[in-house]
Amino acid sequence: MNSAAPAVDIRNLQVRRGTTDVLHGLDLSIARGGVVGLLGPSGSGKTTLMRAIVGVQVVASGTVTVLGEPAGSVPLRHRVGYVTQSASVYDDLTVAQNIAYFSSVLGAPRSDIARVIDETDLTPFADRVVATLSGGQRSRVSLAAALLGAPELLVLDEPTVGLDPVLRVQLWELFHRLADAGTTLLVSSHVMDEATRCDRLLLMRDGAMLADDTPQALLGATGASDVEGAFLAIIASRGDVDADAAPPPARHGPGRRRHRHRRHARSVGER
Ligand SMILES: Nc1ncnc2c1ncn2[C@@H]1O[C@H](COP(=O)(O)OP(=O)(O)OP(=O)(O)O)[C@@H](O)[C@H]1O
Repeated sequence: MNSAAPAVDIRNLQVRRGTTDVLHGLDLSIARGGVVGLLGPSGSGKTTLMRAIVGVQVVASGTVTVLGEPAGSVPLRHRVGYVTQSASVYDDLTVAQNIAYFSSVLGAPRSDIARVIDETDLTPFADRVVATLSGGQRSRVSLAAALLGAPELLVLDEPTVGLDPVLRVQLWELFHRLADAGTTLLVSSHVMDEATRCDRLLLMRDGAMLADDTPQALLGATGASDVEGAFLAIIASRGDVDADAAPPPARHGPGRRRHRHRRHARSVGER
């Protein structure tokens, strides 16, 4: 294990999905520890980048090194946790049965089962069949599964979608507790007001990294009063002709399209 290596080191990453060139020569380095927010409009490539980091994305060229190892390699199996946007927990099992199942697959200590259920505030629902849970509760079952084995890097694709404000705050508190204990979290979101909860922000657009800085530095550099304004100011400063028309990262609202369930998938997924 190379504990001095960055959490993520990406060089010249190019990814094509279907007929779309999604990432075109992306470079990125993420130091260990802290909560890193990955923000950008729908379709900007956030999920594709996360898939490359966890090693489930076929890449055209470039290198993706995670915790000092090639992304997706066997030594990373227990060191990286991933929560996707689609369902993976078993509807016909209880919360505890789901977590016990994933625990045995991963070879995580039995004591982890109660720990991760508690950390995700699911103890009152431990014996409930997952099919009877709300969307937010189900998504926390996926998150609980990803916490098994205390991975050093957690990659969370929109973990707060569908959660009420109280749960979102609790989840962000959990992220920071994990980061304080040394975990690196990469968290994607459409919700710009969540950006200020991050230690560092990656702003993505059209498969490229527009900015990589602390929220405070981004606001200071652009003079914007919020991260959404900073995002638009950066687009405008780059002289994009469609800057005024550029859709800002969407905010959640009653009409927000997705209540997609997340999937705990340490090493599986579409290639
Ligand atoms: N399986 C696929 N086949 C072909 N193209 C795909 C596939 N998945 C995604 N894409 C395309 O890749 C681009 C990036 O998609 P990606 O899901 O990475 O974006 P995103 O920023 O995560 O979006 P969102 O916030 O809506 O989840 C989009 O143009 C999308 O249409």
